[in-house]
Formats: sequence, C-alpha cells, structure tokens
Amino acid sequence: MSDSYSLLILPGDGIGPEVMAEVVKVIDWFQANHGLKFDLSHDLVGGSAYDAHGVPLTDETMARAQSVDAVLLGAVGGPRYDALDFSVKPERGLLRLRKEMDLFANLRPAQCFDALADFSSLKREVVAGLDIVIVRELTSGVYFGQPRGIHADDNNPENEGGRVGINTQRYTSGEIRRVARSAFEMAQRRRGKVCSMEKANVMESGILWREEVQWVHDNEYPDVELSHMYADNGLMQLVRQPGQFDVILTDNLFGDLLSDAAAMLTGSLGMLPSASLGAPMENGRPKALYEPVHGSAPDIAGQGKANPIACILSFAMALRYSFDQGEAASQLERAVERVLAEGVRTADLMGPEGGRPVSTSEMGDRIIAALSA
Ligand SMILES: NC(=O)C1=CN([C@@H]2O[C@H](COP(=O)(O)OP(=O)(O)OC[C@H]3O[C@@H](n4cnc5c(N)ncnc54)[C@H](O)[C@@H]3O)[C@@H](O)[C@H]2O)C=CC1
Ligand SMILES: CC(C)CC(=O)C(=O)O
Ligand SMILES: [Mg+2]
Repeated sequence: MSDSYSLLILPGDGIGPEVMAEVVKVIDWFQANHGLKFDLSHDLVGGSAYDAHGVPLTDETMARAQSVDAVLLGAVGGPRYDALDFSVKPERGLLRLRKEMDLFANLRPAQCFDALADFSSLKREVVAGLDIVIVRELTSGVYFGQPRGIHADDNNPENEGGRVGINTQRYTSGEIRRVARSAFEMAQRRRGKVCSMEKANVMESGILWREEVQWVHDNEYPDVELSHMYADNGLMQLVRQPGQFDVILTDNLFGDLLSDAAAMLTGSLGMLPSASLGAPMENGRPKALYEPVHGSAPDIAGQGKANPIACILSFAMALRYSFDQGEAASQLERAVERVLAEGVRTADLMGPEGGRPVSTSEMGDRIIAALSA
C-alpha cells in the first residue's frame, strides 16, 4: 500500500465548492492528526470547466481522474447553463467521468441518525434507526442507451410540433450481473437481504434484469435473501415502511429517483453521500468517485446555507472503500453523529420550532471540533 493517497478534488458548481471547502478542512485534519497523507490536486468539472475551457470536462482532467486513487466531486449544473447545447451541459462532464472510469456500482447509503428522526417528513417511528443502501447501476440504462436525441418527425403529419425525443433503455446481461454481484456482496456484509427493483411487468429490459439478478443469486450468492419488486411499488414501500429493506438493487434511472426519495427518510438531501465504484484495479482497490447525492442547489448557492454533511460523509466512504481506513471512516461518521446530537443544524435540518441554523463553514468547524474531542 502506498503511504500517500492521490485524491482529485472536483468542486464543480453552485454549492459544490462550498461543501467541498469543508471536506478539505476534514482532509487537512486527518493529515495533521491521523498520520494519513493525501496528495491532493484540484480541477474543474461542469459549468466551471465550461466557463474556463468551453467543455464540461477536459481530456486532461479525464486523464487525471483515471490516474488517481480516488476522485471527490461536489456537484455540477445550474440555470446559467440550461441553454447550452446538450453536448456541453455541465451534467455531461459528470456522466463522462462515470462512463469512462466504468463506475458501474453506485452505493447510496441512507441512514437516519437518531438526532434527525424528527426532521424527516415522515413519522419518527417510520424512520428511526433506518439503515439501508441503494445499489444503483451507473454506467448504462436509459441515461446512456442508443439511439438517443431530438429529431424531426418528418413522416408524421399528425405530430403537432413535428419533433420526436428518444432515449433508449438498454441493458446487457453482463452489465446486470456485475452490479448484482456488488449488491449481494454488500448484503453479505450487512443484514443479508437484497430487494431488486425494475418494471418487468412492462419492460423487456426489466425482464432481463430480473432473470439475471436471480441467476447471479442462485449460482453465486444463495445465502443472501433475494426478493423482486416493481419499482413503482418499491418507491411506495420505501416511504411506507423503509425498514423492510436492507440493500435495494436497481437500474440507473430508478436508482436516481429512489435515492432522492430515500434522502428524505434521513431528514435532508444534504445528508446523503455516495460512492461510485468500478472493477478492482491492479492494487486491488476499485476505481472510485465519491460525491454527495444532491445537486448544485442553485436556490441556496453562495449563501453559506448548504449542508456539507453529504459531501463529508462521501469522504468517509472514500476512507473506507479506497484507502482501507475503516476506523478513520467510522471516526468521521461518529463525529457527524455527535454534532447532530448536540443540536447543530444547517437550515435544511431546522424543525418547525426553528432556532438558529449554522452556516456551511460552521458545520464543518463543529465536525472538526468533534473529531478533535
Ligand atoms: N451529482 C450532481 O452533480 C447532480 C447535479 N444536479 C444538478 O443540480 C442542479 C439543481 O438540481 P435540483 O433538481 O434543484 O437538485 P438539487 O439536489 O441541487 O436541489 C434540490 C433541493 O434540495 C436542496 N439541497 C440540495 N442539496 C442541499 C444541501 N447540501 N444542503 C441543503 N439543501 C440542499 C436544494 O436547495 C433544493 O431545494 C441541476 O442543474 C441538476 O442537473 C442534480 C442532481 C445531481
Ligand atoms: C448526472 C446527474 C445530474 C444525475 C443525477 O441526478 C444523479 O446522478 O443523482
Ligand atoms: Mg439524482
């Protein structure tokens, strides 16, 4: 194992740089107090890369991302870039990173800290103690399938407006099997249950998904309890009785929707971290990108209101999955838990009784203080 880990920091747009600044403080703390050494480099992605270079991700940044131990990303996008050509929209930069690094397994844990059980929009008894992981396929499906585009619908005089928009849901059996293995392995380390979600009742890709997940289960992980659910029912069940789930395995689009909904079980979208992992490299560790589940939150950007916890907990996932520093990861998670238990809240976590919310940087400082305590 190398004694210094290389980490590429891509803050991105909107609240991305604000929450990332707090993560950098946390990284500095671990360097100063934990004997860990990080070789940090910073670069642009999304709208900020477009502003500087005319593209949302340069080839140079892509090459750097391929060469480091891990990438940490804030968020991309914003209304300033809405009118750009689709090919250079900020989100294309992030999708290129995911695709070219082949980060097929997106782990999105949703944990309800006890101190926040009253801040979810659901009742305390529904969310208290919640601890689930969504394993979302990240490099295929309808976000990447061909054909795609917006075309003239020339031979269809009955189409008022005359255009057609196309996206294609496409999955190969190999793509399904490899992400299924990630979910089963995650379940083996947890409570041993996987629920796979698709729409096999109306989509052929859903039928293939169900069959291949079942195949991987029966042939390789028969010890894990596997169930299948249609994704629409799955989302309903997630808000009805989330505690019935351990690991949820699903495709790219459904995973995107399910994980934003799962965020509200934890109190705020500002709480949910994620790890996007590829196959193991020669050193045995996976290619990896860590990022909060949330976006660039243009409605609060630049105001010091963003909750940095999702991004900080994403770094905890990096400590665990890329740097083999499970104890340091747990220490950081406990520091977050302690700060929340002390009643420290950013604005997104304020209950109806109000109180004074802390700023993004105050929250970062409190977490550092808890690490030091
Ligand atoms: N991974 C990424 O970089 C993602 C980027 N986006 C992009 O972000 C932009 C905004 O998208 P939205 O749909 O508004 O989603 P969003 O996740 O940026 O915001 C949704 C709501 O949650 C709040 N929120 C999000 N993160 C928060 C945090 N850390 N602390 C406090 N409140 C927070 C926002 O203020 C907003 O009210 C779009 O351009 C979208 O494409 C969206 C999702 C993921
Ligand atoms: C590329 C992102 C904007 C898509 C998304 O919302 C996500 O991955 O959570
Ligand atoms: Mg999303």
